[in-house]
Amino acid sequence: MGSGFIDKTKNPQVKKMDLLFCQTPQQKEAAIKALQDYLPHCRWFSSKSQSIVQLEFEEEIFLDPFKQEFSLLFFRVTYDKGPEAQDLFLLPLQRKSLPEAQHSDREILFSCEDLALCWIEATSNNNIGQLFLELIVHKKESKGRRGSIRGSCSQLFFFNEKDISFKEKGQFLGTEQSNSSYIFDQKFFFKLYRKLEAGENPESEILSYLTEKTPFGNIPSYLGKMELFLNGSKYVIGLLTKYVPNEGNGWKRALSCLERYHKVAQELLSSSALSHFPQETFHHDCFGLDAIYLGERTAELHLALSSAQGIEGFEPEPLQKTDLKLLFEEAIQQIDKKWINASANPWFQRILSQRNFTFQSLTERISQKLKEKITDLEEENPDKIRIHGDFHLGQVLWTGSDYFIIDFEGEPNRSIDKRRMLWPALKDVAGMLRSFHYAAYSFFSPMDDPSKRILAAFWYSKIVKIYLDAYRKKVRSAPILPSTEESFFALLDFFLIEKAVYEVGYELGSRPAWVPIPLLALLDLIE
Ligand SMILES: Nc1ncnc2c1ncn2[C@@H]1O[C@H](COP(=O)(O)OP(=O)(O)O)[C@@H](O)[C@H]1O
Ligand SMILES: O=P(O)(O)O[C@H]1O[C@H](CO)[C@@H](O[C@H]2O[C@H](CO)[C@@H](O)[C@H](O)[C@H]2O)[C@H](O)[C@H]1O
Repeated sequence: MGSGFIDKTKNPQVKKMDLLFCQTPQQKEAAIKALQDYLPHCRWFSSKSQSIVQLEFEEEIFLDPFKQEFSLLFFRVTYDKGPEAQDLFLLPLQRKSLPEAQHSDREILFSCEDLALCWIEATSNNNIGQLFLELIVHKKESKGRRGSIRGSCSQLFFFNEKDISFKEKGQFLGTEQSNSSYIFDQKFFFKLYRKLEAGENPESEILSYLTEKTPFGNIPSYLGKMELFLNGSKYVIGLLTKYVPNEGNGWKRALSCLERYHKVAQELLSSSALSHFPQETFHHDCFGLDAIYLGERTAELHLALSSAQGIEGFEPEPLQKTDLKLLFEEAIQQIDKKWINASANPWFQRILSQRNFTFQSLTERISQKLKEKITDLEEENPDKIRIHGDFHLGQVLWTGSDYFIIDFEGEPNRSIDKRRMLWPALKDVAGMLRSFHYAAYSFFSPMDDPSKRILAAFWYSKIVKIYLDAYRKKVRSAPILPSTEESFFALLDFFLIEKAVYEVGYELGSRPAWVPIPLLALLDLIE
């Protein structure tokens, strides 16, 4: 490979040895093909169901410009649904010498035999985490050929962490996530986003607002971010927060509580005494107390978000009927787009025929019910606010004595603009109620067993009541909730139906065997 591959003109001190520009057209084509074959095996590549028509390398930027071992590759994927259907992804790379890499167990993604170099995915390399941390804390910039990455850090970081040392490597958290995360010495948490969208990132925006402008403390405090500047657009590519020491998420805890509940409830059911379930046991062992904490934290989050006066994009506004109509239309579009493979799902078909529905009659009924709920809301205009947007038991961490709320990115399938919109707080509340239902119905799998259905329904209804009571007690008469019982439940039901429609689509695409859970709930909500 000749010297033409090394660009000495831009920065004479640094010879760029990056993947992107030290390639012949044939090598570049081979590298693109290798990446295209690699993507379907990656959890973070969320577009597996779409056909790729083009993959282009956009930019590669070193995290360590002098050593040039670690870089971030930005590549654009175009799908067969037209030129608009594109996504920008980020892939962290480590450059190695070929002989060294051939003796390791890591998959070689690209190689350049002339230079005896190769590139592997660097996500799980613990050293890369340290480079992310340094970039943010020292507010460093690193330039590529077209774009640059830049770190920025909040005042809070310098105030609280004056004696930070960079001895700690970032410990990679595992691959089964939408993004890639690193923990530093149980102190800091860094998330590297893999699918990038231009503009403000809802997560960094909400966490910095809550940390810097409100007293709400049950979130990971915002410490800093890493941004990409490319082709005139800005992308948040990484977020640094405080680490929240925890014993696992709410989902894990709900399932272990359900196990304890099952033992007691089973016996009571056989003696027809389920309604006499001991209050204390339910409270302490069966998630009752957790539901109180969760209701209170949700309310505090919403009150903090609703206190944003004069902050662009956060200031509460009265809900308009047109907002709900937009969501109604989106739900119907979800059915058109995301339920397309429903006829191939055996559970979907079976449940529909058991309940005397066809695809057509089900869609009509959903549409009719959603419209009814909008009408039932009458002239109520509770305030809409910024919300969590994808609120469920997997998004709350149990610290041993309380819950912290994490992952403010919003629903992964929605565009950033939609995720940054204002919505009624009850949209989050409905998300959490759906999650309680998921926990109960996935624990009992009650499809063909009426007694399991009774056990699941009893736990769910009790938890819902406890959660809602705790939530409403904290929110009191704040304008984020409708003022009458009828309109409160009309709006809540609207969001429960809308969420269940989303979930059926999500499960059809991601976990086909889970389809019965949201589908059964949806049928109960509309019948
Ligand atoms: N600040 C934090 N402190 C400790 N652990 C965290 C923190 N944020 C997230 N986690 C852990 O990392 C996991 C993934 O985080 P999440 O924000 O859900 O990432 P993703 O966007 O990849 O879904 C969570 O389930 C939780 O276990
Ligand atoms: O956590 P993500 O942001 O990736 O959210 C997506 O995946 C969730 C599943 O991991 C999915 O949540 C659904 O399943 C949960 C149980 O696994 C349940 O608690 C949620 O209530 C239910 O919606 C979420 O919908 C999806 O956006």
